[in-house]
Amino acid sequence: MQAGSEQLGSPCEQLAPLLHGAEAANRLGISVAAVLPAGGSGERMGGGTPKQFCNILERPLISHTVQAFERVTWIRDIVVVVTEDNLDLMKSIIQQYGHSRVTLVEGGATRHRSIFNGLRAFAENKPLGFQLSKPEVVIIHDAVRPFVDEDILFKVTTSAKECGASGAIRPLVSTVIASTPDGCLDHSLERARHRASEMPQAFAFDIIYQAYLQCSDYDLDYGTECLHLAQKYCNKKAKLIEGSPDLWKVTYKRDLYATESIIKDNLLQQVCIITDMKEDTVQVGFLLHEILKTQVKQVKGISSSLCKNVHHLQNMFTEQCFNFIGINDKDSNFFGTQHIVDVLKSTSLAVLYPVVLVSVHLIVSENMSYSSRVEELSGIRELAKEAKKKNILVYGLLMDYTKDNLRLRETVTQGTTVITALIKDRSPGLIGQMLVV
Ligand SMILES: Nc1ccn([C@@H]2O[C@H](COP(=O)(O)OP(=O)(O)OP(=O)(O)O)[C@@H](O)[C@H]2O)c(=O)n1
Ligand SMILES: O=P(O)(O)OC[C@@H](O)[C@@H](O)[C@@H](O)CO
Repeated sequence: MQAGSEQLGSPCEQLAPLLHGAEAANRLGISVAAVLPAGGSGERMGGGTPKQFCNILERPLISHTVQAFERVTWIRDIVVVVTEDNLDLMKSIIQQYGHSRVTLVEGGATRHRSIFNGLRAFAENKPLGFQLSKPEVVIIHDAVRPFVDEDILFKVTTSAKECGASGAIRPLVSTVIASTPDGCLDHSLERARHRASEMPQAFAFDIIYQAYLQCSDYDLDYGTECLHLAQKYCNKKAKLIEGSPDLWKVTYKRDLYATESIIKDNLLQQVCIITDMKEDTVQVGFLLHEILKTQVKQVKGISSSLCKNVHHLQNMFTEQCFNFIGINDKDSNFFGTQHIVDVLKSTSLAVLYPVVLVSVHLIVSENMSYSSRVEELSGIRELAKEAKKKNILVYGLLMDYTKDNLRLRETVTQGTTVITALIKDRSPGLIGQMLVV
């Protein structure tokens, strides 16, 4: 069933060096599609919501996985397999987060049956009433494995093109043992000789589709390994490719917390400092840049006069930046911060991840009390409340400015600690607060 009116949105060791986008597509020279089984109920996770629809940074887990596949331009179609009662939910997720190249298919009672339904979307006899054009290679990837990059997708795809089947593996952490019917140790497997089978996996489409067509009901209902089906029914021994530690599957509640923590760490990697050209703000900006660089991979600075649109901001980064620090002088009000928020609102930047803006305001505490300056800047609460509606998190930070370089460095160091914590945590609970260092 295709939801909605149209289709929403070698020897493998000598693999080609990592290629991206169009270059990879040309190098591959084949059509590639993906099937993401997402029709499970997440019993081991517990709770009422199936884990693929649990939020990570206020966005469903499945949207993070779909996004990972959308970044890969040479994957033409993404078939997402969900239960009938989650079709509307999935359509709304696709709509809200602007996912493209996605076709929805109804799931089955087991993972294998869901994957089989996903593959049927490409079958020439149109068993689902419609047909996407058949790919030469199809990638199968659990929708609850959000950390999948182009490198591993390219490797399993090129291997499947050459060998017919391929899958990601990881070293075992625990030793595998077999038990006797009365619950005692029967034997253990030599851990060094065994691996954990992960995802993504990739197959020549005709091989895996034929395997599913021949599959016994027992295998469809109790099997857990697509590579096994290719071997058992099509005599294809899959090529195994060591993947990164991030290929794990979200299964238990703890996995959701780990996923959110990893994504927050990844978002921390780029920060943009925006200052006007006044002496005090430029001085604080340089100090902040110097100190922040010890904790963040990429720190760039831009003059607020150049901050006419986010393209000026984003042009400095190879990837998108989701963290901004506006430095405002000792006489500032909120116009500068409001302007940055307006620029950020004018883009789709905050659709996928919360964007953080720390609004730093200088104070000369010899001349003015903190309480008066906080009172002066009380407008941050309303500004932050409005910005939150667009997934922009605005925090205030009052920083004591002094001509004494040593004292100023100490203050900016403390301020950097607060700013890093705010960016890393992205807590909606602190928006609109004026913190003080
Ligand atoms: N009938 C099913 C069962 C599972 N899956 C999908 O297969 C992937 C891996 O399965 P698993 O981690 O076992 O998910 P659940 O079956 O939901 O988890 P549980 O076994 O804890 O219920 C998940 O993306 C899940 O949604 C599916 O598409 N159809
Ligand atoms: O059994 P589950 O549905 O939890 O996991 C399904 C697959 O992810 C799992 O079997 C991997 O080892 C890859 O085949």
